[in-house]
Order: sequence, then structure tokens, then C-alpha cells
Amino acid sequence: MPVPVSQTKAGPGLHITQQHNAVLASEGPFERAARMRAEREAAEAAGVASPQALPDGAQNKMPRTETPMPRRAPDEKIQGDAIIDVKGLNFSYPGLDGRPIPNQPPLIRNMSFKLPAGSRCLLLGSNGAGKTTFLKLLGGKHMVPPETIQVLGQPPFHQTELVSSGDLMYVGGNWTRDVAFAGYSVPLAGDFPASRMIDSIPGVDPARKERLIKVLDIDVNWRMHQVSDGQRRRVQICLGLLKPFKVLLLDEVTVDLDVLGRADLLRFLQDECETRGCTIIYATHIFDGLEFWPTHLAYLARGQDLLLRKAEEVPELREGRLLELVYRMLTAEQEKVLQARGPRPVEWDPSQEGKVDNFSYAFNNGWTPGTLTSSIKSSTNAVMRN
Ligand SMILES: Nc1ncnc2c1ncn2[C@@H]1O[C@H](COP(=O)(O)OP(=O)(O)OP(=O)(O)O)[C@@H](O)[C@H]1O
Repeated sequence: MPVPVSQTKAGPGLHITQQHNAVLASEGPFERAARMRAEREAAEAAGVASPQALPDGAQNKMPRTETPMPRRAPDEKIQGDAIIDVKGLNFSYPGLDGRPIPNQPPLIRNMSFKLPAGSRCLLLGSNGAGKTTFLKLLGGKHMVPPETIQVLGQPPFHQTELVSSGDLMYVGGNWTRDVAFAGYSVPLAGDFPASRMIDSIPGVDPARKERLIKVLDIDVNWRMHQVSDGQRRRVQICLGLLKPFKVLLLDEVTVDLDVLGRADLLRFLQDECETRGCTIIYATHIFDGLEFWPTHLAYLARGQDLLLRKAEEVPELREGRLLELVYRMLTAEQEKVLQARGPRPVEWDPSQEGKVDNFSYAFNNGWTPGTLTSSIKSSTNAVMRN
């Protein structure tokens, strides 16, 4: 029996290749932020009040800092004694109800930290010390009182423009996301070229884009569902650096890069700090060949003691013995912890099930109500602004 098939006059499949998705005349959040910013700067330059004021009454609802952020010309070098200023910061991951877990001390306790403009700070610490948490707090991904963290003179969580403008960039973690009913940590991938992702960011200087593509050795024709972890990481870093950031927070992003890629990237970042005066904090566990790079070393111990030293005050850096220094610091911290806590019990005691020290778990069935996502991986306080 003949089977009906559809036929095209112009040859097989031709009409499919001639299809183009209609370009929607809509404006994405980044384009909107860039437009509003340009309009505000133009209004400020003309000496009139911003035309992009918030909708009626919204100003009263949203906490805004009293002092507006100083604007600068793009080629002006950023300067300041405390571009990152942290004062008396406390932070706990909340339980399922969004409140701090009773009887559990905050992960970050009474932390203070100041970093001047132009610094390249290496953030060190043991697994679980709180480096990622600290960088996410600086990157405005968790809410804390506005006066406890100031980046470029503004609270990063409350002043969303810091992130949307590209002035404050956080690049970290695996480039994955949880997709409801599909899985956790699904790599950001799709059958499209790297260029589609890179070109999707509006308002990028073409020369900067070209330089980054060269530094990171990206083939813009890579199909994003076929790339290796290291290649995906290169595209992720490229997207993070396309805007001329003022403060960059890097959380172990060089882990998949080969030695050459890592060295080229670190040189690029050093150049950015020296020419534009931007500030970088880089958390890593890979120390080889890093001695030349930092201007400051910060060591975070159990979320409380954040030790900051200028590079010239650390002889191990000059002598190329960074790995040895970190090894010594981690060993000393581990001994302190063991002394205070004693070794962990190895035997399983069923009578202690559900108890951790002096608090017991809230019931957790693995799902956060109303979010269609897991309560195991995400915290209710997390703000997705990747
Ligand atoms: N979403 C979360 N909810 C609850 N606790 C968390 C969450 N994320 C991290 N923690 C806890 O906070 C502590 C610090 O974690 P964090 O990831 O900041 O450490 P880190 O110093 O970056 O460690 P690593 O070197 O292993 O990356 C850990 O004890 C961890 O269990």
C-alpha cells in the first residue's frame, strides 16, 4: 500500500534549511540593564535626575544605599583602599523552613576583610572551610545585612545592578544546573556552537572578545553538546570575562584546564589587574606555578579566621614554596580541629540516628515544597543568578 509522504518541489529537505526562526523584538534582562544604565549615565552627565527611576512607590520598598556608586570612564583605573569591605559578617545555611538551624553555630562567624583595588588575592583553605560560601556571599548570591558586605561601595545582594552590569562577576562551580524531572548537575549543553553563547552577550567590545577567544584557545564552532569538560570550562570562563569586570570572583575554575590554558588565563588576569586596576579573588587547591601571581594571600580557617597577608610579607612565595606553605597551614589547622573535637566515631550507633551533636535533623524528604527542586542540594536562601 502506498504511504503518503510530503514532497518539496525545490529538492529534498531544502525548505527545512530555508526556515529561520523569527527574531522576536523583545529585550532580555541584560540588554534592558545595559540600556537603563546607559540612559542613567547620560542623564547624570546632563545633570538631571535619572529617567529610569523605579516604578511609583517602588523606591520605598527597596533598600537602596544612600551614596550612589561613583561612575567612571571606561579607561579610568579603578582605585580604592577597600573595594571589597566585609565587616562582622555572620552566615548560616538555613534549614528547610528558611531559618538558621537551631543550636548550629554560623558557618561564617564575625568575619572582617578588606581588599584594595588592583589586588589579586589567592583564597586558600581546607575542604569545607567556607571558601565557596564566602565567594558567593561576595557575589551577592546569598542575602546578608547590607552593611556587612560592600563591594565597590555597595551591598552585592541588594544592588543587583552590580552583577547585571558586569562590574561584579562570579565564575565558579561546574557549568551545570538541576532540571526538574531530568536530573541534577545536568551540564549546560545543547547542539549549538560556542559562538552562539559567546555572541549572546550584548554590548561586548569585539576586540576584548577576540582576545579572550585567543587566550582561551576556543574554537567558536565547537558544538556545546560534544565538547570536553575542559572545553566547556573555557567557554564558561570566556562568558564570565567578556564584560570588563571591576571585581572578579573565581571559584576553582581552572581545575579542568590544561597547564598551558591555565598559564595563559592567569597572565590575562594579571594584565587586567595591572592595566585596569580591577580586583580578583581566586579560590583554588592547585598551587603549582602560582607563586608569581598573587598580590595577597588569604587563608580561611573553618569560616572564622580569615588571615590576609600581602605577598611581599610571605617569603615562601618569593622562594617558590607555596605548596609547602599551604601544606603546613592545613596540617596545623587539622591538628587544632582534632585536639578540639577528637577523632570522628567510626562505629555506627543506631541510638544516635538523626542526632548531630546537640541538634536533630528536621524531617527532610528530599524536596523543597513548591520549588520542584531538591532540598538536598540547594538551600532555600540560594539565589540563582548564574
Ligand atoms: N547549600 C548548602 N546548604 C547547607 N550547607 C552547605 C551548603 N553548601 C555548603 N554547605 C556547607 O558549608 C560548609 C562550607 O562549604 P563550602 O563549599 O563553602 O566550602 P569550601 O571551602 O569551598 O570547600 P571546598 O574546598 O571543598 O570547595 C561545608 O561544611 C558544607 O557542608
